[in-house]
Amino acid sequence: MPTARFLIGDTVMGRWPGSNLYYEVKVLSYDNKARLYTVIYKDGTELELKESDITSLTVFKQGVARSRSRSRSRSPGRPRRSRSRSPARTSRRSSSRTTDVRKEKLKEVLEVRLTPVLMPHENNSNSKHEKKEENNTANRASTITEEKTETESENQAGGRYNLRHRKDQGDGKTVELEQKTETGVLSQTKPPAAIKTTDLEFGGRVGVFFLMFLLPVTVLALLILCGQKDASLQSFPLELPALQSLWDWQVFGIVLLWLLFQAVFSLLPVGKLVEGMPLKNGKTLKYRINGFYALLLTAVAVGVAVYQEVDLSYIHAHFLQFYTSALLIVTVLSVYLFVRSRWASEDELAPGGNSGYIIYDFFMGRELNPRIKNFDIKFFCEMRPGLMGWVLINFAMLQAEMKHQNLENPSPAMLLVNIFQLLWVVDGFWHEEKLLTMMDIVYDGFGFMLTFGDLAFVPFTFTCQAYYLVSHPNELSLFWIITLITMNGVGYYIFRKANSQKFTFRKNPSDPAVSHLKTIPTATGKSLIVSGLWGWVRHPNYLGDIIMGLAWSLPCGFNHLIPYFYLIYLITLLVHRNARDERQCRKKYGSAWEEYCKAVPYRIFPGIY
Ligand SMILES: NC(=O)C1=CN([C@@H]2O[C@H](COP(=O)(O)OP(=O)(O)OC[C@H]3O[C@@H](n4cnc5c(N)ncnc54)[C@H](OP(=O)(O)O)[C@@H]3O)[C@@H](O)[C@H]2O)C=CC1
Ligand SMILES: CC(C)=CCC[C@@H](C)[C@H]1CC=C2C3=C(CC[C@@]21C)[C@@]1(C)CC[C@H](O)C(C)(C)[C@@H]1CC3
Repeated sequence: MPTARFLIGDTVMGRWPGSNLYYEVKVLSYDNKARLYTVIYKDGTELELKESDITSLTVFKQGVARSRSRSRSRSPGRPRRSRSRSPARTSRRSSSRTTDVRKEKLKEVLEVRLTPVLMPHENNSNSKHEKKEENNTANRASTITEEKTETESENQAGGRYNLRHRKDQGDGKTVELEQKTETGVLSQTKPPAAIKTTDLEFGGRVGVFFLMFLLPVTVLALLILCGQKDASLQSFPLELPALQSLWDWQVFGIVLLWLLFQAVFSLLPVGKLVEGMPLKNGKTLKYRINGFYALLLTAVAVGVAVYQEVDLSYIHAHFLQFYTSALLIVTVLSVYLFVRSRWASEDELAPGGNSGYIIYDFFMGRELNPRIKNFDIKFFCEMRPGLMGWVLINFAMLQAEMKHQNLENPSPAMLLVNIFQLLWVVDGFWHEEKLLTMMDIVYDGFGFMLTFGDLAFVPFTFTCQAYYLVSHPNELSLFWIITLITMNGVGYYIFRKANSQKFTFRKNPSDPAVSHLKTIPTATGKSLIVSGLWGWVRHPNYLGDIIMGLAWSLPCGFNHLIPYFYLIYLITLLVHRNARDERQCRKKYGSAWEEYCKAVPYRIFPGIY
């Protein structure tokens, strides 16, 4: 059994990842299994370090003194040129185009935050490490060739530094580390720290209990209203459907078949195999990225069906029954996920879904990456059946519109909604790999909330504009058509450019596509983009998404609020997501984040703080 050399609360010297610089740090905890110390730097940055990267203050001082006297006797009067790289210097290099004033200001900030000491006996040039330091997010979802279920990540025992933040598991929620002993001495025999969710979201147990009923009922109400002649909110409920009309076994069978086909497509050995982000236990999972091929296959299958005169407007006619079928599958799947999570090990649990309260954990999701052999249930549900279903349903609504309104061609409004949303979905599949670095995959558990979101909310509410247009035609003038196309184009440009810029920058800050951007260095070694779109507002990608959301709703006109449901949902979700992300970044980057907020005061909308 390994023994911890340092105690909780000890002040020691910790090496800064990727360099030979040592800083005074305090030991917060020790993970006996991974053999990693969680330490806190003076600026509040928490990192996990291996024992070999920590040294006691006394030993360190002796080492520095010895080395100084050696170097003095070796080359009297000729000071050795230090090639050291402090985190500030590392970042300064990547931010070479930051204005001088900013550089000086930041230098001051960083020098106050951390005072590095160079460990004298080692070689300083390690540009490989320097790069990894900056790339600790995006590049971990890397392409691989070998086919195994899991791999030991190189940073497990012997190799790399771990820049994960233990307390802030990345989602802004506080998790309790249950490893403290009464004396403060690190336990040598205890199992690795178990995490427990203490900061409950969505109003805690009571809140999620109500949400669990409110969400499905709201979607049902939306669908009923959307299908009604008078879709105004005041007229609800005009035509409440009979209970037995909400269920149809044939529809249920079609939904099951749809899921089965998509699951088979996702398992086809085409497309690259990539590694996800490192898990808590240091391992990584592999994912097959073949969503784009699956979309093409689905399009071919739908094309053949239409050619065979399959009437897709059946989906419109049975829309409520499709929804209730999806709801049943969501419920069964969530129960299955919750039950199977009982057998998941501690390090397979999501930091946000492990409160110990059944209802809460059922809603948030206990297990992070539930898998049946190579089949990753969360990754599959996040994109495949829902997003593809959305496109299929939109197309079915287009056919239903022509049928119901006796049109030879679909209306311009219906065409715009179909094309705009198809573009977004195609874009999503084209960049499927990037999903692996998003918080939904990396931090959130897979429970009722995401299952419902992916399998019911996405396909049945994101389609509400097309569903609405079937029975609420809206004429569009040429001016409006051009305006809407421009609006969607601008939104898409901002959304795509901002997301790609950030992804490329995280992968390789010196990539020519992003190397011209001004940046703010942070104490973690990563930098924050502070010019271009990311210098305009702090979440330009959200802004682009919202502009697109508006362009998707406006084709439905101004008669009712219902087609604006997606826009309202999106703004609510992104404002909440923004608050969550900012909390997380503030913890992660400390004063550098404050600096960024000062430089870029607007969150999502220019002019709105
Ligand atoms: N339509 C829908 O239903 C939804 C759509 N979306 C879309 O998905 C996309 C991704 O969104 P989401 O996953 O929430 O988060 P983001 O892609 O916005 O990522 C936020 C992270 O980016 C990094 N970051 C923040 N500011 C900077 C900066 N200035 N420079 C460099 N890095 C920075 C930080 O992580 P770090 O520093 O650790 O890299 C931060 O945690 C968005 O376009 C959003 O609109 C999202 C949710 C729902
Ligand atoms: C009300 C409720 C239960 C909401 C759940 C929200 C989820 C449906 C969405 C949260 C974030 C999402 C994202 C996508 C789909 C919807 C959910 C899961 C996404 C994968 C779609 C494809 C995009 O290109 C995307 C990768 C940007 C996007 C990421 C977020």
